[in-house]
Amino acid sequence: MGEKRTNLCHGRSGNPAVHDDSLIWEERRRVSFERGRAVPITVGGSALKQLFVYLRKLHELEGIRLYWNLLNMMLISVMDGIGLYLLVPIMGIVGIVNMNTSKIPYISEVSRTMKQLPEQWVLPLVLSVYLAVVIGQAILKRRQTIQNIAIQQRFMKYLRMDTYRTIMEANWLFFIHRRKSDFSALLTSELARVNQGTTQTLTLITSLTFTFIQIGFALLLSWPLTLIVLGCGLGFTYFSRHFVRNAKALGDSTTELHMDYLAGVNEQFNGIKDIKSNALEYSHLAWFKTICRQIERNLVNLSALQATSQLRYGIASSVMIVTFVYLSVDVLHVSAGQLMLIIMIFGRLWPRFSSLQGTIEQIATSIPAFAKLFEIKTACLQARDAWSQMASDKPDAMTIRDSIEFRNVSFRYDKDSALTIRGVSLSIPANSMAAIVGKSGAGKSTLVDLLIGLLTPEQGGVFIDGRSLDERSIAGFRQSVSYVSQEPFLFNASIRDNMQLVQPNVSESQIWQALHLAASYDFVSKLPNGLDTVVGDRGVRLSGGERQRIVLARAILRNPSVLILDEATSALDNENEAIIQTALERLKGNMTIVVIAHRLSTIRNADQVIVLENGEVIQQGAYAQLAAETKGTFGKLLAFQEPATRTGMN
Ligand SMILES: Nc1ncnc2c1ncn2[C@@H]1O[C@H](COP(=O)(O)OP(=O)(O)OP(=O)(O)O)[C@@H](O)[C@H]1O
Repeated sequence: MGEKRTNLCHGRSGNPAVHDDSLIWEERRRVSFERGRAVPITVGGSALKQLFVYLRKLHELEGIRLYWNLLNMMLISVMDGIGLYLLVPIMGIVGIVNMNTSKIPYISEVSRTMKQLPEQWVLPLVLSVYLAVVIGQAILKRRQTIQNIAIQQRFMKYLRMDTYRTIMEANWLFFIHRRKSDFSALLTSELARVNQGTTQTLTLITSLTFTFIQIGFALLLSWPLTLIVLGCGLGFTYFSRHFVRNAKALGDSTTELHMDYLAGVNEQFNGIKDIKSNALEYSHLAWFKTICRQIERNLVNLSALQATSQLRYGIASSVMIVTFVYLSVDVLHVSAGQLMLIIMIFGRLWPRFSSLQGTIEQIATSIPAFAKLFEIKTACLQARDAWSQMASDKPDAMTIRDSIEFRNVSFRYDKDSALTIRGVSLSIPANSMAAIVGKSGAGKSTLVDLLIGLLTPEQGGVFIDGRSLDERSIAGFRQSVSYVSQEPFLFNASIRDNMQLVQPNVSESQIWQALHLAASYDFVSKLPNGLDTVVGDRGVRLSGGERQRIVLARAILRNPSVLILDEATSALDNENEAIIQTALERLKGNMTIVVIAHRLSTIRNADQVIVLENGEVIQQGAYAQLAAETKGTFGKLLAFQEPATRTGMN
C-alpha cells in the first residue's frame, strides 16, 4: 500500500521545525488575507469590465429571451403600480379614509364613472379588478422566477463547460506552474459566486425596472414629493459608495481565502499518510484554525458592512418619514388622502433604494470571482495546447512506421533557469525498445515529456517518421501513445471501469488478456469481486506493485503505437518484473517501447540504451555493448547495482 506522492505537504513534513512550519503558514495566510484587503480597488475599473464581458456573453446566449424576461418584469411592475393605485379609490369607497381624489390624475375619472354605477356594485367591482390585477401579477411573477432561474442555470452550464474545457486545453507547462486546487476552487466556489453575481445583476436590472415604473406612478400621484424622495435617495446612494468599495475588497480576500483553503485541504488529504505517520496533525490543525478564523472574520466583516449600510438607510427612512409627515400636515396642509399617498409612495420607493444599494454591494463582492475566472481563462487560452488549436474532435491515432527522432533538442523549464535538456539527438526505430537511464535529475522524464509533445523544445525538434511533431501532427500522435507515469494513477472506481476508460467497448476477455500481459491476472482473479473490485482513491486499496501492473495493463489495452514506461516497474518484485520483461519482449515487435528505469535488470532486453547526464546524452548503444564499457557511466551504474541484483535486494 505504499502511497507515493510529491506535494508541498511532503516537503513541509520534512522540516523538523514543526511549529515554525505553522508560523510560516500563519504568515502566508496573513499576507494573503491582507493582500486581499489592501489591493487598491476601483469599482469602475477593469474588474467591472470583466463583469460586463460575462453579461455580454449572457446576452449572446439568451438573446430575445432576456428581453422577454425584461418585458415580463415591466408588466409585473405596471400591475404592481395599478394595484397600489386601486387601493386609493377602494379606501375612499369603503370609507376607511375620507379623501378628496379630485386632484389625483385618472383616479378622479375612475371615481366619477363608478359613482354612476349602482352603489351595491361598486365595491365588488373594484375589489374584483384589484383581485384580478394582484392574481395576474402573482402568476406573471411565478413565470418570471422560473425564467430567471432557467436563464441563470443555462448560463452557469455554459460557464462550467467553457471553463472546464479551457482549463483542459491548456498545455502541460501551464499546469506545472499553477496550483491545481485553484482550478477546483474556480469550478466550485468561484463559479458559484460568478453565478451569484450574474443573478444579482439580473436582480439589479429587475429592481431598476421596478423602481423606474414606480417612480412613474409616484410622479403621477405627487411629483414634488416624489422628486424630494428621489433626490434624497440618490444623495444617500452617492454618500454610501464607500460601502461598495469595501464590499469589493472583502470579495477579493474571500477569493484568496477560498483558494488557499481548498489548496491546503487538498494537499493535506493527499498527504494524509505522511501527516499521520509523522504526527504532523497538530501543525496542520494550527493552519486550519488560522484560515477558518480568517474566513469567519471575513464573512462577519461582510455581514457587518451590509448591516451598517442597511441601518443607515433605515435611520434615514425614519427621519425622512417624520419630516415629510410634519411638512405635509403642518406646512403644506395636504388632505388625509394625499398624506396616505405620500406614506405609500415613500413606503414603496425608499426600500427600493436600500435594496438597490444591497444588491450593488453583493455584486461588488462577487466581482473578484469574475476577475479570477477571467484571469485563469486568459492564462489558459494563452497556454493553449497545440493540439487543441487544431482538433475539435478526437483525431485518429497515428501509426509509426519508421522512427522517432530527436534532432539537437534543447529545453529549459523557466527562461531564467539553466537548460534541462542540452542538444539531444537520438533515433528510436519503430517497434524497437529503447531504454533511457541516468542518475536522478538527469532529465529522463523531461526527455519523455518532449517526446510525447507535452513540452515543446526551445531548440531543435522531435520528428515522427521524418515529420516534425507540431500542432498538425501532435493530436494524432498523442492518440497513439500510452504512457505509464512514475505515479500510476487509478480512478476511484472498479478495475473494469478503469480499463474501460481507455477503451469503452473493450470485451471482458480483452481485459483479462491485458491483465495477463501485465502480470496481474493472478491477483485480480483472486480478488473476491474480481474485475468489479473498487480500487479506492487513486488506487489506494491496492499495493504499489499491484497498482503499477493494473496501470500497465490499461496502457497495453489501448494497443498503442508507442508505449512509454516511466519507472513503471520500480515497485515490482523480481518475479513480477520477469513476467513483465517477457511481456515487453512479446510486445516489442508490435509497438515502439520506451522505458525509463533505475533498475537496470528491467532493460536487459532493450535494443538500445540511452544514457543521460545533466540533460546530455553521454552514451548510446546496445545493452551488451554499453555494459562492456566498464569505465563508462552505464558500466559504473551496472557495477553498482550488480551486487544487489545478485543478492536479490532490488
Ligand atoms: N516542473 C519543473 N520545473 C522546473 N524544473 C523542473 C521541473 N521538473 C523537473 N525539473 C528539473 O529538471 C531536471 C530533470 O528532471 P527530470 O524529472 O526530468 O529528471 P529525471 O532524470 O527523470 O529524475 P528522476 O529519475 O529522479 O525521476 C531536474 O533538475 C529537475 O529539478
